[in-house]
Amino acid sequence: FWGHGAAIAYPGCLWEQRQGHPGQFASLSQVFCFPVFYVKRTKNHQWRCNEATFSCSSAELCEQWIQVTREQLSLLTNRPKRLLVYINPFGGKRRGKRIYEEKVAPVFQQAGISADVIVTERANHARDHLTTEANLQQYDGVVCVGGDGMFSEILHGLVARTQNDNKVDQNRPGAELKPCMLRIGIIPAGSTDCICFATVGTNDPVTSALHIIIGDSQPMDVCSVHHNDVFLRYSVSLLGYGFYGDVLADSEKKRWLGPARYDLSGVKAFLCHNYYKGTVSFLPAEDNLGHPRDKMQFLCLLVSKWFHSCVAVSSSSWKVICGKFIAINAANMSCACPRSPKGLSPSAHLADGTADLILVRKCSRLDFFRHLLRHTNTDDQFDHSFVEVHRVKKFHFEPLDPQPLLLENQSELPKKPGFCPMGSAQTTCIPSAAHSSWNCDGEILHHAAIQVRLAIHNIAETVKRKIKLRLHLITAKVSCLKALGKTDSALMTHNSLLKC
Ligand SMILES: Nc1ncnc2c1ncn2[C@@H]1O[C@H](COP(=O)(O)OP(=O)(O)OP(=O)(O)O)[C@@H](O)[C@H]1O
Ligand SMILES: CCCCCCCCCCCCC/C=C/[C@@H](O)[C@H](CO)NC(C)=O
Ligand SMILES: [Ca+2]
Repeated sequence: FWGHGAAIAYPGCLWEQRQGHPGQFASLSQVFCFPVFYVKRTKNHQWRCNEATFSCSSAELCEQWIQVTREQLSLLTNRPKRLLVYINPFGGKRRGKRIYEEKVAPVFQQAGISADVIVTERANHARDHLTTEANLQQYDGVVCVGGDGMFSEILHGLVARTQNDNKVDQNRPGAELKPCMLRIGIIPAGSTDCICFATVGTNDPVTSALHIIIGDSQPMDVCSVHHNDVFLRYSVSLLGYGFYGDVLADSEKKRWLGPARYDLSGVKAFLCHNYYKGTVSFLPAEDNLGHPRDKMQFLCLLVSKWFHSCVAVSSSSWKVICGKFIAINAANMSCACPRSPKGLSPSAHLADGTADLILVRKCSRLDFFRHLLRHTNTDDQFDHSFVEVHRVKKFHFEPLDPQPLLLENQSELPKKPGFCPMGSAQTTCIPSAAHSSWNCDGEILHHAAIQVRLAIHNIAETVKRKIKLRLHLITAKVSCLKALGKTDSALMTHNSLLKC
């Protein structure tokens, strides 16, 4: 089915016999019909499943069409058949299980996808299961029902498993990590759901389920975070020190409040107005990889980056900036979310091997408020004298004063009564001491001194996938036009597109 107008050309993306009709088709007063389910784009990047009924003049013709449609669908090998689903029942508003059962499972079933479901019983259950136990050979993908923290768990499980299977030591700072072969689908059921929003364009469980069903995919960069030579975590969205670190650290104590905890802790961190002294050093990305303030089209930039990454030799050198910072944010993707629809760095790309490093220096409360406010509207949040932004491949942060030794288990932090915050409102503040902590995709890192590098990235893969998807669609169109006996200009156009 080739859609027109609002309906889009995802051919027969969901195909099933009409329920209640055991035969191949239904007969409606001499007309033979069969339904095709397809994805329809609606407003705000949301997708819905629609049904089109096709009628034929004879049973044989109907049968032929069903056969052709099935054949075409079987050619789409990127569509998953078997999935491993992890549900965090405590993420966001604790609706993960219900969201999956009511909105996602029926659509998977309709599309003929079978799913093994695990409802997690503790934090890191999904990570541990993926790292050591799960028989991944039998699945075409993993589905995460939860928020950014849950996604991070699954990412850590899959990355660790991939490195273990390939005998790569992920703790070695320069290790060349192997990309994961299994895709992770995200059904948003958390508090921020920034990774879902920034990749899909909306936080809507049905839209996510449909993206999974049609086999959509989007490679993304993974940063590795080390403290000296010790591996701490991976990050795919935000690494934030200062403001976002303080917001997260405070909000963890208010988990019972659900998503509202971030608003409360956000206001608190804003009122505290803490700043932190330290040195940021970074390796800038080459000029041809674009700048965070560019307005260039993503695909053009991507192809140019890919081309240059094949022929160019890196000529950048490390830059060092010392100062007092209210926030240091590394955005590996736009970090868009409902609170900030264009995100912390609107033109940060998903799989370009770079992150956007945003440095917000000490400024007045009013100026910081203006900067924050611009995350919610169309004004440029980087257009302030106290904000600078760099596209980087690696960066290090070193706090000015050395941090007291941390215990092995980061949650057992030593109390720091001797330190006092540098901010102005000291008595009621989130205690910042001389150091903040890092917000790593919504998980706290207590080490202030970190070294970050883009560890898994694949620009070529992104370009290849986009071209492959186009080819699939054109090939399917040509087959259908041929099946219809068309030899007109439409077929010629598509044939020449294919040759091209
Ligand atoms: N069964 C469980 N019990 C307790 N914690 C769990 C369980 N399963 C997963 N977790 C942990 O819950 C944490 C938060 O989960 P999640 O990210 O789904 O929700 P959130 O924090 O509300 O959303 P967001 O990260 O989008 O702000 C994760 O770090 C995850 O490790
Ligand atoms: C005065 C108006 C203030 C509005 C401030 C809007 C800025 C919001 C920007 C939010 C960016 C969130 C980036 C995502 C971080 C996630 O990794 C994490 C875990 O889900 N969430 C948070 C809130 O730290
Ligand atoms: Ca990136």
